[in-house]
Amino acid sequence: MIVYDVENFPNPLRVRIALAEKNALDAVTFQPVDVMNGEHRREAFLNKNPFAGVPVLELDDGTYIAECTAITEYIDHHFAGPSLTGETAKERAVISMMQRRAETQVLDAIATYFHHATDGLGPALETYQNIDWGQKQHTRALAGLAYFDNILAEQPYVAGEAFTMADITLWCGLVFGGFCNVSIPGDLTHLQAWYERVAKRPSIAA
Ligand SMILES: N[C@@H](CCC(=O)N[C@@H](CS)C(=O)NCC(=O)O)C(=O)O
Repeated sequence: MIVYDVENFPNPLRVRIALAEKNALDAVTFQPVDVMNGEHRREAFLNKNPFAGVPVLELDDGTYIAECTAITEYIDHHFAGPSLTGETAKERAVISMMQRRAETQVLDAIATYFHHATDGLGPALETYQNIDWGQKQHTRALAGLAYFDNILAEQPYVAGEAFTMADITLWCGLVFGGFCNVSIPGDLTHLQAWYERVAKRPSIAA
């Protein structure tokens, strides 16, 4: 299996943490993509993912899987270890719901802020920017953080009692936020405590 990605970019980080949680980092080959020089927008990469985003997983039979949630589903079912996506019908539904909320309300909101209201990836790649839209997403991200602070006041992890894909998405959103000055507001103590606890997981600390 090959993972095409950029180390330390927020979406690729989601897949790397999922692999680490399954103790499967050594089971894949990482193939760097030169995103900063636009490699992901050229034909060879677009044949793997027409939507020009990393990461992409290539299976041994040549199938390409893009989108972190889909890649994480594959990893979770392919490798042994504690489930990241749930086992019962209820677990799967709750994890999927909370993952999507972490994605839309935090990670994607911060990404849109980054691409539209900051220099983003630089002028060669940021060919369209809308600062107002970016600032709106900054506001949305802060509301998302407040939402998750409330959730984490009641339960140890984003989707309940266990660490899951939803925690990975929220974590990577906060890492992205740290990179572009969207930090956890001081009054969101439950979110901060969760962040510090999750930071100690071997899959993340490494
Ligand atoms: N929804 C996609 C998002 C992928 C994505 O946006 N990846 C970023 C890196 S974190 C990227 O490739 N950006 C390239 C660009 O903005 O041109 C997923 O879940 O994988």
